[in-house]
Amino acid sequence: MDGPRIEIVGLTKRFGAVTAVEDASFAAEPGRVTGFLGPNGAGKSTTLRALLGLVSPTAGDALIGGRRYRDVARPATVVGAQLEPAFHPGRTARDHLRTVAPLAGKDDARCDEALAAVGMTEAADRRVGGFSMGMRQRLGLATALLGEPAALVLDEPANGLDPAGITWMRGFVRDFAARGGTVLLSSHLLGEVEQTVDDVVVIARGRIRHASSLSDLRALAHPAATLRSPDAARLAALARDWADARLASPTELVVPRAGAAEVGARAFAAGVEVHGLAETGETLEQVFLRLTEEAA
Ligand SMILES: Nc1ncnc2c1ncn2[C@@H]1O[C@H](COP(=O)(O)OP(=O)(O)OP(=O)(O)O)[C@@H](O)[C@H]1O
Repeated sequence: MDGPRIEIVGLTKRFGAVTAVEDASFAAEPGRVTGFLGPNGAGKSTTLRALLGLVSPTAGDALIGGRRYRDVARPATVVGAQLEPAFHPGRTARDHLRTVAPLAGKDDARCDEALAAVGMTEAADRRVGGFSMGMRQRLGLATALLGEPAALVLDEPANGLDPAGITWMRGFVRDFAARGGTVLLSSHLLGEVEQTVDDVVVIARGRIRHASSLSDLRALAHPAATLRSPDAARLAALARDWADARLASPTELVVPRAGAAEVGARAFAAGVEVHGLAETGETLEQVFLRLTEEAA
């Protein structure tokens, strides 16, 4: 499989007074899984919708294999998309695919192949109305696969999946990329896709904050010291008074670029009862949070 390169070039999208995406540029490469990460409302869906020709950019471009979606001949054979899955509840899984297949230029046999590819052969004749979120996600993926595309664009594919579903989805997209396909998937939780993605693009408030391989993102983790205390009130007061410190939870204070001695001394001076103090690094999730919170 020869996946196309996906490229977002200086993309801006405004809805009236709201700037959903501002001058965003990044790429998703073939043979790799790219995670598009950011908090709710960051501009992920708008970017993916621009890529799929569902919203028109205010400025810039979103390209698949060097072309805009609307200029791609038979787009379903080039890129498979899963945005919010919407299905007619009275239709069976197979009927749903048979309704969509002609748009991808495919026949009924391909519908059964797509169902098999997502492990839904057994559920083919069940009505979608009775499906769990996980089964809806699988059917959405089967729909994306109908045209045998070499690129997949998936909006929050792990949403609503149980741990077994997440493991399955991870295996699926990893295998797709290993066969040369391009995968761009969004999530608001880095932890959810950490074991799935090769590359990471972080967006917050419409702006790209970071784009690199996952390992380069890991290298951004600052050393830190973490202090545990049962005294949530005093810990919160200490966090308020100490600009660098952050509460990771009500009983856990993380101070980037600080050593145990410094944190211990501050805690002692503030009368905080210490139950644990360790020199750690930021977790990947903390790096991600920091990048999304930093000013543009
Ligand atoms: N059609 C629209 N009209 C007006 N504002 C919109 C429209 N679509 C998105 N927005 C706004 O643009 C911003 C970005 O939204 P978007 O859905 O792209 O974010 P997101 O990162 O996908 O978030 P979520 O994870 O919550 O879906 C938000 O402030 C949103 O309210």
